[in-house]
Amino acid sequence: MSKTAMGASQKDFESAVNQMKLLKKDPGNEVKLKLYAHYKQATEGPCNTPKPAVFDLINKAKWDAWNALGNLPKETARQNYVDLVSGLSSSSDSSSQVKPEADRKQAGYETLVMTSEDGITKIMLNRPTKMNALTTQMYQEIMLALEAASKDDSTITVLTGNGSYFSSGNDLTNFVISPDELEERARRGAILLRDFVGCFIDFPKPLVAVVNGPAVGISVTILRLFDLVYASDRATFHTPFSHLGQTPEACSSYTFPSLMGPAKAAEMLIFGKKLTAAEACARGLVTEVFPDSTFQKEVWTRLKAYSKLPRNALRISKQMIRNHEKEKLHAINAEESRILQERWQSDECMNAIMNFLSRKAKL
Ligand SMILES: CCCCCC/C=C/C(=O)SCCNC(=O)CCNC(=O)[C@H](O)C(C)(C)COP(=O)(O)OP(=O)(O)OC[C@H]1O[C@@H](n2cnc3c(N)ncnc32)[C@H](O)[C@@H]1OP(=O)(O)O
Repeated sequence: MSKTAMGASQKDFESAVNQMKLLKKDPGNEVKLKLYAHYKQATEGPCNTPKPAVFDLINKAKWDAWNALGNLPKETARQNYVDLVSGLSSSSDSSSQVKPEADRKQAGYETLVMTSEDGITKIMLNRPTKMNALTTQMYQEIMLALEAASKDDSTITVLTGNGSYFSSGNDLTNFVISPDELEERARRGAILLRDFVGCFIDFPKPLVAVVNGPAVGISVTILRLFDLVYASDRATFHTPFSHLGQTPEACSSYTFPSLMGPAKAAEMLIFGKKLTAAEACARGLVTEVFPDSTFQKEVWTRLKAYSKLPRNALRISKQMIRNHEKEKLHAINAEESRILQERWQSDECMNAIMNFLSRKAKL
């Protein structure tokens, strides 16, 4: 249906709303937000509800999309909605039975590639030229992707990295800010960190890390919140928190000592000892190590077999294992985030970031 001088009628609009309910293919978050915003604008006019809290991510994204339409007339919003649905229906009509890779990819993420196939939802960190360092946008997109994966019909959710690294941890340029912004940014950073880690603590389905290469910082500490951790023998595990004037996060101040004993945990978390994959496996952080040459093949064969197991049994067993310490983990997460909020404002931390940046400047 194309735009006409008269715009779409109420009947066209209602029929588009019904068509949306029948759509088989998920159009992705970006399109869903546009549809939501235009639907609200067409039926209620300009955004008239209070802005949701900053950590209420999904409702805030919806509110932002609706609010961004400003005073767009109801008729135009109705027409835009009809056009959007018409575009979606024709692309899904023309889709073939066997969907190409590009079709299985879910739209709406800029820093991740999210795909769902064979009962497995894969979330791939996608900043290979920056060693998958985690920007603020990336933390937010990972939370949205986990939220979507928790509700989709897949059995297993996988996190992995594109390129040679799993992830080099927090993007240190997240800290490049003027001194007058520091306090507020540290406050917001602590909320983001707490919410990010909280999503992993609460994730309801089996969660698997496919550690394709070296992992640094938070991409190591978060691993203890996964149910399986498969690593290439090229992967290393490094938490240089003290070198950065920082302290452990992702509940590792509790999970690492309980996993490997306080002496081994101290070696990693206080003194920044880098472990090989075999060492990480011996300490219980990694489930199994594979030769890099056969890593992808072996891991995905294994995961495809696991994804055929009864979905609800897997989910319930995971929850039985994890529920014992959930409340404790949330409390530890909140405390670690509070301590980091202070650390980020310290001279030790600022100097360490400057050292990293000046090392770059010399390259
Ligand atoms: C909401 C906030 C939550 C915060 C939670 C707290 C989290 C804490 C942590 O995660 S601490 C760990 C932080 N990470 C690091 O300290 C790693 C820093 N990076 C490095 O040491 C190295 O880049 C390397 C060892 C990962 C890789 O070295 P090398 O192989 O020599 O490659 P390059 O250094 O040339 O890297 C290529 C390119 O990527 C950029 N980059 C890599 N990692 C990061 C990073 N963590 N932050 C920012 N940028 C990073 C690097 O600068 C290069 O960029 P360029 O090509 O120069 O533009």
